[in-house]
Order: sequence, then C-alpha cells, then structure tokens
Amino acid sequence: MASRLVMRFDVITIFPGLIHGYLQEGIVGRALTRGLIEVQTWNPRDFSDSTYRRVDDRPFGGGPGMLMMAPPLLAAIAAARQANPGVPVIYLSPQGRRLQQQAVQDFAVLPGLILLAGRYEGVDERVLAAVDAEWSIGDYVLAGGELPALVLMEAVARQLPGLLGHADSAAEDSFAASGLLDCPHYTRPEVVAGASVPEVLLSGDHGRIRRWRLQQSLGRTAERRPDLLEQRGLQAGEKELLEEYRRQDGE
Ligand SMILES: NC(=O)c1ccc(NCc2ccccc2N2CCOCC2)nc1
Repeated sequence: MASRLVMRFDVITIFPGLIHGYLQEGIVGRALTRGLIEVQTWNPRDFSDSTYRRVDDRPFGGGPGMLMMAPPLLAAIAAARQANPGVPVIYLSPQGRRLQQQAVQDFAVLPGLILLAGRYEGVDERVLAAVDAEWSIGDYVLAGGELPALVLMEAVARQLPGLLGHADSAAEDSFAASGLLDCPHYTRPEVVAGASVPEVLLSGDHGRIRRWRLQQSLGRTAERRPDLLEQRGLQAGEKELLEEYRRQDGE
C-alpha cells in the first residue's frame, strides 16, 4: 500500500484537553499512535497580550454573554498556518455550510486542516477575514466548537487509507458507496430475547444475502429519508426490490 503522507490537524481552542482527551481512545487515537495523523492544539490564551491571558470581552452594542477577542485568535491562526502551511482554516459554527459525507471525502485528500473552535457566544466577526471556510456539523447549538472539530477530524480520519481494519469498510460505508441508509446487522447469539436472525443471513447464499441487504437499505431509506432516495434515484432492478419490500412490510 502506498504509504500516504501524514495528515496534520491543528485545532485552535481554549480547551486543548477536550481535544487531546478524546484522542486517547478509538480510531483517531489509533491513527495518532500509528502516525497516520498528527494533532496539534493552539490555545489563544498563549497569544493574549493581557496580563490575565484574556481572550474574551463584552460585545459592542450590548447583548448577553462574551465574545472571543480577535487578536489572540488571529495570532493563534497565524501560528498554526506557519506550522501547517497551505492548508485551509475552517471555522466550526452554526452559521456554516452543512457538513456531508462528500465534503468529508474532499477534506480527506488534503495534507491537513486547521480547525477553529469557538466558545462563549462566538467570535469577533473580524476573525473571519483570516478563515477560509465556515462549516456546521448540523442545525443545533453547542457550547463550543470542539465537538464539531472532533466530529470532522474523526469523519476525515476514517477515510484515510490504512486506518480502518477491513480495508474497504470506509468505502463500503452506506452513505459513501450507495447513498443509502445502512441495512440491519446481526451477530451472535442467534436468539436474543426470543428474537432470531433473518434466515437469509444464515443461508450462506451470498447472492441472496447481497440482494436482501440492498432491499433493506432501499426500504429503510424510502421510509426514513425519502429525500436521500429522491436525490439518488433508483438503479436497474431497485424499483422491483422496493415494491417487494413494501408488499412484505404490508403483511
Ligand atoms: N452546529 C455546529 O457545527 C456548531 C458549531 C459550534 C457551536 N458552538 C460554538 C460556536 C462557534 C461559533 C459561533 C457560535 C458558537 N456558539 C457558542 C455558544 O453559543 C451558541 C453559539 N455550536 C454548533
């Protein structure tokens, strides 16, 4: 396997412990120990010229809460850009573009990312002049941008070749590969609280199993995310699979 260059993430955050803490476990932790990724955090407090390492202040024009001041953030962004040159600076915010799997795949081919995690009520607007793109992980509000930064890092790290155990499991991800929701999965024990496993999965007939799994993905996507199905359309033979699924469901 061609050894890929290391992907480097720089996170600008006043809570570096939140980032490093999460990276102790799981696949991103493993990617770190295996040297597939590097993570560096930059704390705006280290770039504050005030005696109390101040990074927040009251909003001009009044209003609740505090805002992150621009100078410490701009200095932290500049330091990160110097350490990780030529990579985009991404600001995680509820006002950003919605993150979807396609964007994750586009990020995964870059040599790195610089992620700005906001806190308080947000950041001074003049910081955005130093940012390349603003992204949101979903339409909900969190206390800080650290979780969104970790979500983005993990989604991207999963795409890196050589990271996941089963070579192509990232490529087989239901979203990435088929644009459909995942089918149901079962493992031992065969009977759980009286519920058994669909017999097709025990049949050893791999063509039938593949057909059943596609049918389940189509049916579930039609039921739960018709928008995804609309966007993707149906390929040859899938309309019949879906109709059969609906007939069975009707039973
Ligand atoms: N959906 C997302 O990707 C997402 C990202 C961040 C985030 N919060 C940090 C934040 C960052 C930027 C601006 C405002 C804020 N907030 C600070 C706390 O108050 C509300 C606004 N929340 C949700």
